[in-house]
Amino acid sequence: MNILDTIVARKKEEIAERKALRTVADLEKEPFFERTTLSLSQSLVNPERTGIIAEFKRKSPSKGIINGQASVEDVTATYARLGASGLSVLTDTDFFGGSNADLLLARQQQVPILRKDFMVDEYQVVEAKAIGADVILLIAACLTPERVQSLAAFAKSLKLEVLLEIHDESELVHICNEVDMVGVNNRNLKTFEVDINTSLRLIGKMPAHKPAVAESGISDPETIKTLKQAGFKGFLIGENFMKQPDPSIAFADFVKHL
Ligand SMILES: O=C(O)c1ccccc1NCC(=O)[C@H](O)[C@H](O)COP(=O)(O)O
Repeated sequence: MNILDTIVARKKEEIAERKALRTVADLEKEPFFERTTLSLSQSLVNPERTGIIAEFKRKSPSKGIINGQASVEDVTATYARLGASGLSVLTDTDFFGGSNADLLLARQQQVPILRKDFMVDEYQVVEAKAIGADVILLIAACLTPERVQSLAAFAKSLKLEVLLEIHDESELVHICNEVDMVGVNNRNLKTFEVDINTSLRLIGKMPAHKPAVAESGISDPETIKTLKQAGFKGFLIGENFMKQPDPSIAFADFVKHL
């Protein structure tokens, strides 16, 4: 089993546990469920923002513990104040050390928030809306093209945007009208190696009318310049900031060089 299969198998167990504790009707009564969502796809093309989707990530399967002590409230406040186009908050606990509580704390910021999790069930989409997310992630490697389309259509019915993540050419067939943005993950999930050339290789094969997002392994402002020239509008960055004792300082220093 590769890591994605392991994560998704655990995710399915977790969803069953959550459904038993809180029904969809319960989630629909949450105050944020009726909230008007913010658009990440628009924020990415706003020239006053950086294009960075800054991620709050405590640990990962590839790196183990990245930052065990950073405050989600403080770090996301700095990310938003210094020009992040969006925030990405890991809500998976077992593999990434995140939680729904983290996203609720980040929700104090008035920038679009991506619920970063492994979405395979409509229940998680309802939950994303209930905790204040604006965008969900759909990972092509975990879903058939038909499931991408149906989960994305369901998300749109709740006024959530959808970022579809692909890893290679074979996953281009997952792109459908219902997704708002297409991300290319530079991390090979079998070897965990990151290679920015994955983004540069795929951009020419992606639809020009959907903002393209380069994901993973970005650690140098020069790389953002290269990716922008190639056509990318969004840059999902986690570890580069989170591995520093104070991710806020790392973010502030990075954006000075853009
Ligand atoms: O980060 C991992 O180790 C990982 C392993 C298995 C599935 C997904 C994984 N990462 C999720 C992400 O997409 C990244 O958190 C995101 O793109 C930011 O990447 P980075 O800037 O390299 O932290």
